[in-house]
Amino acid sequence: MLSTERVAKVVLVDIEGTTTSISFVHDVLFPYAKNNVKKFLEESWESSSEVKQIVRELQQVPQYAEYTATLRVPPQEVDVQVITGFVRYLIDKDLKVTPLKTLQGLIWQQGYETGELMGHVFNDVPGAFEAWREAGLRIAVYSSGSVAAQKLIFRYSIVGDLLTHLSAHFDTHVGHKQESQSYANIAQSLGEDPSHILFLTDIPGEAAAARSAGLQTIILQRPGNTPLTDDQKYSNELIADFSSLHTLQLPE
Ligand SMILES: CSCCC(=O)C(=O)COP(=O)(O)O
Ligand SMILES: [Mg+2]
Repeated sequence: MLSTERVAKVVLVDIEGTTTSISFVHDVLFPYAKNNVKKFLEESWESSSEVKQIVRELQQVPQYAEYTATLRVPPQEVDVQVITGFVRYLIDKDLKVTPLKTLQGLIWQQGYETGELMGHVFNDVPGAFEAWREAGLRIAVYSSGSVAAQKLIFRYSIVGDLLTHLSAHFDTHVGHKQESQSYANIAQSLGEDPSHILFLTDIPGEAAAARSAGLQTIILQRPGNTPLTDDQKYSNELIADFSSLHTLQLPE
């Protein structure tokens, strides 16, 4: 099927490598979280029950024992220094761990609200969002970044507030992105037949998981994305940006 003939009711977009450059996430957002995590924890550690819960969940992450074993002096008790080090360790490994993602969202909030951060989106994103909404489609987001972090990146984007275009958000609370069940959960939550959802991502493993749940998928080849193997190119529909999808229509 040519992409100009494609029909869908929902466009489900990934963020990193799809709407937004990988470089923005890795060279701006992650360093911001690493640089500010200690101060954030010092300020909120005692007073915020949400932060206390995140810390408890971080200690349950399997890599926590691995991390503390690498410390010269194993910690007697959990303190800001240990959790700060562990958060930086997880970020360096780019582990998509749910409590880490929740914490990052809280740290980035301060950066967006002070104007230190503005969410990167590729040039073609606002026009595509407008076209899809005008055609009556819903736009939803599925990212490993927390729902709060997703809302921030679009609300404070470099081209203004794009959050108004988005009608649903999903993060790893719905399941991991390379597991088929996550996409079945999303379809159920949206109340849509999976075949009426078009998932746009940069990661072949995510596309494969979504396809096995019955979603339509297309892989983005944005500047800076990881190059695909020949096999991945043959087994996926590929696009460089959203411009060929402006003509998406609702099914008759
Ligand atoms: C929500 S913006 C931050 C993105 C992020 O933390 C991340 O891990 C990106 O993962 P994605 O699933 O959007 O590729
Ligand atoms: Mg991605």
